[in-house]
Order: sequence, then C-alpha cells, then structure tokens
Amino acid sequence: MKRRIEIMDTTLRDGEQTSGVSFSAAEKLTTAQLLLEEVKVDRIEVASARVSEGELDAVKRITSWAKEKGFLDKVEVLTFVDGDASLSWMEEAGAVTMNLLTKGSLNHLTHQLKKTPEVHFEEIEKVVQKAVDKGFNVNIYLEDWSNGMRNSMEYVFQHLDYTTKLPIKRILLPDTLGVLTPEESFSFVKALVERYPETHFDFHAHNDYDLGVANVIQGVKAGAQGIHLTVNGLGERAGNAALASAVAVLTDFVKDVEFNVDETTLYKISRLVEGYSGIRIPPNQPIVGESVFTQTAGIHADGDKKNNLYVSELRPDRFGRRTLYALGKSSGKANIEQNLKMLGISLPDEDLKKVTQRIIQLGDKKETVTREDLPFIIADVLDRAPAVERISVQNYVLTHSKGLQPSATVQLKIENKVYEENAQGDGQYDAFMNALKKVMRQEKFELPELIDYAVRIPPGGRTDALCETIITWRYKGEKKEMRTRGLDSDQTVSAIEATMKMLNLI
Ligand SMILES: CC(C)C(=O)C(=O)O
Repeated sequence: MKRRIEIMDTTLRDGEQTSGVSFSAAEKLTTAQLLLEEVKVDRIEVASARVSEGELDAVKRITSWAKEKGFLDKVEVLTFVDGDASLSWMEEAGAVTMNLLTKGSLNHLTHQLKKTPEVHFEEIEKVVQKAVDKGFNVNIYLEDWSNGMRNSMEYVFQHLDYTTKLPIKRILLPDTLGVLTPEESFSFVKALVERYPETHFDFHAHNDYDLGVANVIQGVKAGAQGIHLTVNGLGERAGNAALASAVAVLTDFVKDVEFNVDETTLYKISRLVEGYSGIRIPPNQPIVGESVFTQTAGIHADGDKKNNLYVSELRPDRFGRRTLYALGKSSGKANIEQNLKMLGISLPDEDLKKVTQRIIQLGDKKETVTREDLPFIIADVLDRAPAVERISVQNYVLTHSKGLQPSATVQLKIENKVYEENAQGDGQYDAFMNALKKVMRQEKFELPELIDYAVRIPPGGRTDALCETIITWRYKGEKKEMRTRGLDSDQTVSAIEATMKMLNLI
C-alpha cells in the first residue's frame, strides 16, 4: 500500500520572504483559493504573525473564506514564543493552526535567544498549552535544525524528547540555511523517524546549493510525512524547493507514496504567482519555464515525427502544456514544418527551403522569430502580396507630457474604411490600445486579452538600440495563445508593430 504524504505550500509565507516580493491581501486570497481548490495542496502557510496590518487583513480574508469552505484547518500561520502576543494575533486573524518557531540548534539558542534549553522548553510548553486550551492546532518548527543535527544532535534530541510529548500535531524540520546534502537529508530525517515513530515530521528545504528538490525527495524517502514547497521556488535567499519540480519528481520516481496535488494546474498557479510576485520565471525553469517543452534543434523536431524519439515521461500535456518548436538558427525544416502545421499552412519543398534559410539568417542576427511571424516571412521571402495587411495604421500621434495623462490619436484603415479615435491611458501604449478598442468596438470586434508583454533590449547601453517587444495574447476562456513580435528602436512603436500583427492574424 502507498504511503500518503502531505504537501504544505508556503509561497505566501516563506515565498514572500523573497527579496522584493510583497503580496497584497487580494493577491494572497486568490493564491490561497487556487492552491486549495484547484492545485489541491493539503495545507498552506499564509503569513507570519504580527508582521503588519496588511498581513492581518490578508489572513482575515483567507480565514473567513476558508471557514466557509471547510478549509480552516488547512490555513497555517508562523508564530513565535512570545507569551500571548502571537496568540492574540491569531485570534484576531481568525486562524486556528499555528506553526510555532522554536530553536533547533544550540548555536541559535545560545547566541540569539541567550537562553538555556530548559528555559526555552518551558516557555514553549507554556505557549503550546495555552494555545491548545484555546482550541488552536499547534505544529512546532525547529529553526536551524539541520545545523543542530550536524553540530548539536544531543540538543535536538533533548528538544524533541520534551516537545513530542506536548499536545502538538506535527514537528517541522527546516534546513534553514539550505546547507544539507541529499545524503544528510535522508539520514537526519531517518534518525528522527526511527527515534520518534509516533510523530509526524514535515521537511522544509531551502535551495542555496540548488539541492532543494533533491533534499525533500530524500526526506520523503526517509519517512517524512509532509514536505514544504513554494510556487516557482520562491523563498528566503535562493528560495525553497519548487512545487512543480518536486511534484513531478515524486510522481515519476518515488512510487511508494501518494499525494493530492493535481499536476495539470501547476502551470496556471506558476503564472499567477509570477504575476503577483513580479519575479519572472526563468525560461528554462523545469516544468513551468516558457521554453522547457520547446524543441529547438532540428534533429529533435524530426525525431518527434519518428516514433516520438525525443519524448520522455515528462510530457507537457500532464501539466496543461504542449510541445512547441523553436524558430531560429538551429531549426531545420522539421521545426518550420511543425509550426506551419499549427497555422494550417503547407508549402512546397522548394519554398520551405527558402523560408528555412531566411529564419536561419534572422537567427544569426540574434533576432527572435515567433510562429506568428511566419506568414510575414513567407510573404517577404516568396514575394507574395501579404494577405495579412487587412488592417493598417495610417497615422497616429502619441503624447507624453509631464503632469498630463498620456494620450493617443489613432487613424486605422480596415479594408476600405478609415476610422479615427483618441483615448488616454496609463502610458502611451495603453492610450494606443484604448483608442484601438474604440475603433474595434465600432467593428463589433472583441480584442484578445494581452496576457504577457516582454521587452528585450540587447545589452550594451546604447540609447538607439533596437528594442524587441513580444506580446502574448489569448481570448478569454481559451487555452490557445498567440505571440507577436515587433522590432523598432522605439519601444512603443515596437509594441504597436506587434499589435498590428496580431490584428491581421486574427
Ligand atoms: C522561519 C523558518 C521556519 C524558516 O522558514 C526556516 O527556518 O527555513
């Protein structure tokens, strides 16, 4: 029979300790909802007690929603050994599960708290007893436990001999500085699981040596019943073990455990947290990075047509994604054919060769080519009248003046009809889009949503450098996305170019 493990997501607590990240109350609530309702993690840690008014508001919103849904026990808050202070905060926030921070190494205890183990344990007991009497669930963190196991194992045992007898639910084992190796993660967790067989242990890894996922997996193999993860690996310093990667590794390589997470939702939560945190997901981040299911080398795209030679267990559809084929200097004919197929275009061999040559030349010049660029390249290379210019910008004026709202006046030609509209916006491009929306409304045409806007300027510090804007669009409720690209030395102009390509494509 498989052993059931719990996944605790701490994006909203440890993840928010990523430098520069701060979630608003509304962002915390929607993230908590997605994590519990769709991703289906078992528990979430959503804040540290007593941090700020904003945190209190966020936890109140989450707990009142969670109560209605019957999820209140799944919402946890980091609290401190501080007499009644954290407890009062918890009561005000409406939370019922506290993760009490205690010292897991003699080094931390003597140098930070400057207390003896006996005094520390008695203070912990008082807080736990009071919390339980008031109806709270208590889990206990042993901060710096990993160094505790390395350098003061006797202290860790003394702590656990004492605290595992208290009325608590779980012991949480953080590798606070992310210094453990996978071998130590296994042997340290195993030592505790054997010594305290009745206790539920969670393992909490940090990623300072890029070993976060490897370490949580070893923790699970050693018998930990729970692991702490964060979306996109956010967290203090180098972050925590990443949710998506750990889930994929556990599913594929640790066959004797089971857990609740729905892997088809991992991409969605990753994008949501990317937006809220402002921390871009590196394109090569396993499972959720933009490029990780993109075949670039022509030989790979060719192999995909021949008995799926370049496909592994890690299929993109498991995560709600699909295989894409990059266009650039290493793409061969097969990549281009795969992209044309997605656009419903087929070309004779001779023409395909010419288009391939042009894409290789563009790649040599470091230009990015998207699938949506293909019709334009085909028209150009094969000297065909571009069937794509049904909508064109005739003129526009964009203003940006100090103290006044940016505005745009836009003249558009749609087939033979000319429209002119103006609008204001939060920036010149926003004003342009608002004017465009007015025109398209007259044509009873709904624009797709802009879901990503990426600007790339080559390094080198030139003010006249070419600026590439790649915009991703999607119609509400649809899965399929479209990316269009513009290139100009002016950033707004390159965004307008990308927008016009989108209009002509749809
Ligand atoms: C605050 C504590 C629990 C922590 O995140 C850690 O020690 O890694």
